[in-house]
Parts: sequence; structure tokens; C-alpha cells
Amino acid sequence: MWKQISDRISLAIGENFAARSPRSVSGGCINEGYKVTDGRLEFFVKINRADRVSMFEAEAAGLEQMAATQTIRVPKPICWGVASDASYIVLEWLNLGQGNTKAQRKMGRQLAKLHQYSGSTAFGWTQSNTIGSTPQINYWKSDWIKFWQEHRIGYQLELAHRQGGNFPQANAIMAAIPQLLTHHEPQPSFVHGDLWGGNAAVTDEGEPVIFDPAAYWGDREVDLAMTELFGGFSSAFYAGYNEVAPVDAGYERRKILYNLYHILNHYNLFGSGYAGQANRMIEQLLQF
Ligand SMILES: Nc1ncnc2c1ncn2[C@@H]1O[C@H](COP(=O)(O)OP(=O)(O)OP(=O)(O)O)[C@@H](O)[C@H]1O
Repeated sequence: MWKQISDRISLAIGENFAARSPRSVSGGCINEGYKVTDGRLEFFVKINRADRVSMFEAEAAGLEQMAATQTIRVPKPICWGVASDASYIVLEWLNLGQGNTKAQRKMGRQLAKLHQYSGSTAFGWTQSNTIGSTPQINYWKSDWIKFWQEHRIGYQLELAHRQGGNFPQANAIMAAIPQLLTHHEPQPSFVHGDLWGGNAAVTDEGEPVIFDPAAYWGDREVDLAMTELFGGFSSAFYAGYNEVAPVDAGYERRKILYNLYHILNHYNLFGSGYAGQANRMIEQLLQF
């Protein structure tokens, strides 16, 4: 496998590359991550089962589209595909850390600029992708409320129902979504889609980077909401974001609805430990 991947890297970069003893890099829980080097060049490689190759195709497309906005740094995808019985994606290697306050502020400003970039009149994307390893449906819709209701909350509730989940207010929350999003008319922003703290970092040169996206054209607030769900972003980050594109009134309520998607997904991926949290969020939303 590594010989094949080395050959594809060589083809992509137009010079000879032969990986020496790939080193496992911890961090991700969906894929196996490796640092590969020939002593001179370095790359980050993620490996999964061969039948998961579409996940890497979508990751590469998402990264390329974000890079094209020239707003915030993302790792450059070098090549991806199937080698032996595995799928892989090769990305430029970045020396990543947490960064200081200045870098966090810059990250906030740059994320806001990504969100201000306009390029679509509808919500969705050219391809569906994955959130964790769950399919994420991106069929186009011109109506954000319908998009969120059907492709996000409805889809996850259906998956949860099929695995026996007990969400007594599932129908009620589906019916309440139009009301919860009323008077909110977001422009489609190209969102990262999975912006927890583990998917954002700062290079050793102080440049903010976001990676491992589940991208689509959506309400920018989905990214902000997720940054708050598991923490990891400092007040400087939010100050930077608000300098460029202050959040709209009503965000605090929508935030719960947007994060419900991720908690339902966690239920579907990791099991019943997340059911209580999802039900509490649903109850909270139904009280508005
Ligand atoms: N281009 C890169 N260069 C160096 N290290 C990287 C790079 N991209 C990611 N990393 C590091 O590897 C870790 C795992 O990367 P990533 O989140 O892309 O993997 P994953 O398996 O898809 O993760 P997840 O389980 O979050 O879906 C990151 O937290 C980061 O520390």
C-alpha cells in the first residue's frame, strides 16, 4: 500500500517520493493518520477501508473549495483514492499547535470572511458527504428551513428511530422547526460543517488552519454553534468573528437547534449516552 501511495504522491507533485517507515499520528477517531516522509518532503495521510473512498473524495473537494475562497488556510489535498485494500487521502503536512490569542482572533476573522464569501443561491452542495462516518445529505434546497428540517434533524431522527432510539418529542420538534427558524433568512455560506476544537489549529508560523470538513452551503451559524458545543475556542476567536460579521439576533436559540444535529449524530454513532442530552435539548427548544 505505501509503495502505491508513494507513487501517487510522486505523480501528483511531479517529483520522486518514496515514503520511509510511516509514523502513526494520533488524534482522529474515524481514520488512521500517518506522517510520511522521505527525509525531505512530509505529508499527512489518512487511511480507511476501501469502501469509504467517497468520504475522502468529498473531503478533498471540500478543502479545495474552501481554499478557493482565499479566506482561511486549509491543508492542500495532494491525492486520494484506493491503494491495495484501503482508501487514502494525502494532505500537505502542517506543524500544528493551539496558537496564541492573536492567532485565535485571526481565526475568528478569517472564518467570518469564509462565511461572507458568496457563491451559491441555494443550500446544499454538489455532493453528499459524511459527518463522522454518518452520511450527510446535501441535496439542494432553496429553503433553509426545509433543508435543516429534512436533511439534518429529520435524517438523524430517522436513523435514531431505526436503531430503537427513544425520542418521545421527535414529531413535535420536527413540527416546531419552522417556528424556531422564523424571521431568520440566512444567505448560503460555505460552512466547514464539523467545526469542533479538534478540527481547528494554528501552524507554528501563527497561521490559523481548519481541516477535516463536512462542508456544504448552509447558515454560517451552524459553524459558530458547533465551536461552542465542545469548547476549544477562546473569547478572542469570537471577538475576531464579531469584528467582521456580528451574529444575528436570535442566535442563542438557533444554536441549540443546530447543535441538536450533532448530538443526534453522536447518539447514532456512539450510542445511548447521548439520548438524554438530545431529549433535554428538544425539551428546551419546545419551550421557546
Ligand atoms: N495536514 C495535517 N498535517 C499535520 N497534522 C494534521 C493535519 N491534518 C490533521 N492533522 C492532525 O491529525 C489529527 C487528526 O486529523 P483529522 O481530524 O483530519 O482526522 P480524522 O480521522 O478524519 O478525524 P476525526 O476523527 O475528527 O474525523 C488532527 O487533530 C490534527 O492534530
